[in-house]
Amino acid sequence: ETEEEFYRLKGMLNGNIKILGNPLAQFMMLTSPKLLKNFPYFDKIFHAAMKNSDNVKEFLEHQIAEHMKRFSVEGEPEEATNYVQAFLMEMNKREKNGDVGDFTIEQLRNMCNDLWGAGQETTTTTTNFGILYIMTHPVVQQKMQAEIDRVVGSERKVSLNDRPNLPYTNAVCNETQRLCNLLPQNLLHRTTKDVFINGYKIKKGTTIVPQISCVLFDQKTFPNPETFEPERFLDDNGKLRRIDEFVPFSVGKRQCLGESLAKNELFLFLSNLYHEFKIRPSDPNQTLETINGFAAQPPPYKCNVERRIPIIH
Ligand code: HEM
Repeated sequence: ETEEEFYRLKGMLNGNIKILGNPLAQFMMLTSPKLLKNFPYFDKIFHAAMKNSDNVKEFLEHQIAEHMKRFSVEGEPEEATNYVQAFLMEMNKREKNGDVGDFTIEQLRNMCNDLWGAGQETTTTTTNFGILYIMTHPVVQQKMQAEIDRVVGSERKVSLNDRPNLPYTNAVCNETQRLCNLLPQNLLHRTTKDVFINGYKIKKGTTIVPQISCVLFDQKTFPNPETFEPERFLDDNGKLRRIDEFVPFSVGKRQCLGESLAKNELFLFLSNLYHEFKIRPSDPNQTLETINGFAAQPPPYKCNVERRIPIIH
């Protein structure tokens, strides 16, 4: 609702990302949180994570209650202008018909939690990495700007319709996602039956953590995996190359639900930002070293931003 509230929630989510990135927290999640929470040190991690989650829940419930209060004072708007309003309006409609179904406050709170935790935090952090990588690679920045200037010009913003015509810019977005390796450990999964892999038996009910990093940093598919090279996503004709091992959203039935939204956001934000501005790091020795956690974070950085085309309205 306000900038201050936005950063409060972001702080809470970041807190949990740090806690869950701790190897002991990972170990606890992989084995038995119920048992290990009774042991020294694990109990601290467990309670810190629970406290953070409770704070997030409380924050979201407060925001939802504020919306409901506004509804009761001002009445429902003719058309919803945000997700919470739309959900509450549907809930009220169903309530009048006697069956709310899944449209409950608890469901709304959990949806908001997912949209923030899985949706907002991931995309903004990846974008943040993108800004850093592009500004510290001036040749990439120039190539991307030249492509956008050629295809879009300087009198309008880049739109999603331009996406197929901007292969280099798409390659920059892909390489940003590959190198930042946002969710290095992926989410926990559990085998639903006995499985054999390379002669090893993994029993039914085993918790497993698919390692996205091993695939995104595989030398065979991505030579010099530690370097930022958007060209690896282009073929000899400069067209965008599909690489099956590019799996930042994981694979399978439970792969990320928000993939297309996230890719569109990343493309629109980075292309428009660098179309309008030339950005240089304030520190010529700016590090790219990632801060580890359940989700990776870019190192803090400062930059100089210079307008390169007139303001587009
Ligand atoms: C750069 C941005 C994003 C990345 C890198 C990312 C990555 C992932 C990954 C690796 C998973 C785990 C898949 C698995 O369990 O194997 C996941 C799950 C999920 N993501 Fe994303 N995600 C991003 C953005 C989003 C957005 C924008 C949304 C929604 C608006 C979203 C919603 C979800 C949901 C709901 C799941 C759980 C799916 C399920 O368990 O069935 N994500 N994401």
